[in-house]
Amino acid sequence: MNSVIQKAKRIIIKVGSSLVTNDGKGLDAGAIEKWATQIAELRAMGKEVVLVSSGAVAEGMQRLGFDKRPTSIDELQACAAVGQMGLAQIYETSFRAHNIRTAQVLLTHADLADRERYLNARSTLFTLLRFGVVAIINENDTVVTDEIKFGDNDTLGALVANLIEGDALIILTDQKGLYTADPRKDPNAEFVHEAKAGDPALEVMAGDAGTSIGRGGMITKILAAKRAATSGAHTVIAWGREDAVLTRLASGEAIGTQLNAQTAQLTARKQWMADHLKTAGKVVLDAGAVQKLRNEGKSLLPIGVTAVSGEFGRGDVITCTDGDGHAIARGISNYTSSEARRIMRHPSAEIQSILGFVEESELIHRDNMVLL
Ligand SMILES: Nc1ncnc2c1ncn2[C@@H]1O[C@H](COP(=O)(O)OP(=O)(O)O)[C@@H](O)[C@H]1O
Ligand SMILES: N[C@@H](CCC(=O)OP(=O)(O)O)C(=O)O
Repeated sequence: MNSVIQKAKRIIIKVGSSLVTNDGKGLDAGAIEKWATQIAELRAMGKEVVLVSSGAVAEGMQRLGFDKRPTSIDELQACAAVGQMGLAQIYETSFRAHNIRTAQVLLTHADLADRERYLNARSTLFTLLRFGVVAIINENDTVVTDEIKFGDNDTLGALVANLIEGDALIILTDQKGLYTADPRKDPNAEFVHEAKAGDPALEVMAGDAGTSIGRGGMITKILAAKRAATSGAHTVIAWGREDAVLTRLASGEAIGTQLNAQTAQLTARKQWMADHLKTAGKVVLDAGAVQKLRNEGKSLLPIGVTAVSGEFGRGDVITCTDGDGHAIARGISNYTSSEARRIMRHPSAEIQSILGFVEESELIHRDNMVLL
């Protein structure tokens, strides 16, 4: 097997907290310099690179003298604010040695959920690539609360891969890749060299973070690969301290776990809808409507809706679930939540008499919907 990284032109590289901060002991300048040197080589090979780096909280904890992760949000946010300075500084210095400029890009979930801000982030990242700048991306931890967090940078890495149509996502971590069980807990765990991104069997193997430094663990990496695959990006999970890991991957050597994207690619607008981690509202569908959406390629009509929750406006992205609460689809609503509550369970021909006007006969048109 040749690594997919060999052919990939635009690559998103994600490095985890434990790697970046040497297991919480402080920024690992040596490791960061090595990645910067390798990224410079990748660029000389004609590849474009965007870096998603964790480590702000872990580094801030170190700088402020915390020996265990604070539990209060404001202290965590203060740590992130302090630590992010260290990250920006060390990447700037390490890349400058290779005559490469860096840019700090801090994103929140709200930035990517809003269509205009999403398109702004996208064009800024494209412009940075055009200028030959390596963007160093992290979540803007200082301003986000738990409810609106990406939560972990594996997810953020996948969303960035989708946002800028990356060919591959490389997740560097403290393990050689995915094992059939957490190798910290199960000595018999076997290494997985290659699999299909999105294969549900992988989710069973992957556990949470083995340390208190990392956030997501392996499960968020597996789900990130599934998410990145929707825009056609392949994922490689590899050990960040493996000698010349990035350049060897780029030369085609198979290192780590390769998760191949095989799902059909979504269009750009559908990609944006699919990448909403949270939505303002939700509608519950009856079995007939689930069937129409899933198997018949139909739009969602008000008659198939049995409940509406949350507050949303016309044009907002909402989630459609089945009666058991499983998400089926996401799409742009033609009606507000209060209008939807009034027209649900009714045939579209009655919308005029109920509301006094008709926007559309569908609650969500098929063209504005993505199945999950
Ligand atoms: N099936 C698995 N294979 C490999 N590692 C696993 C698995 N399940 C859980 N893990 C744990 O996930 C950890 C990596 O996740 P995390 O600590 O969040 O890293 P990072 O900071 O790089 O994001 C590993 O150290 C390991 O203990
Ligand atoms: N934005 C956080 C990232 C937290 C996170 O996802 O960590 P990790 O699981 O190590 O990638 C920080 O910089 O500390």
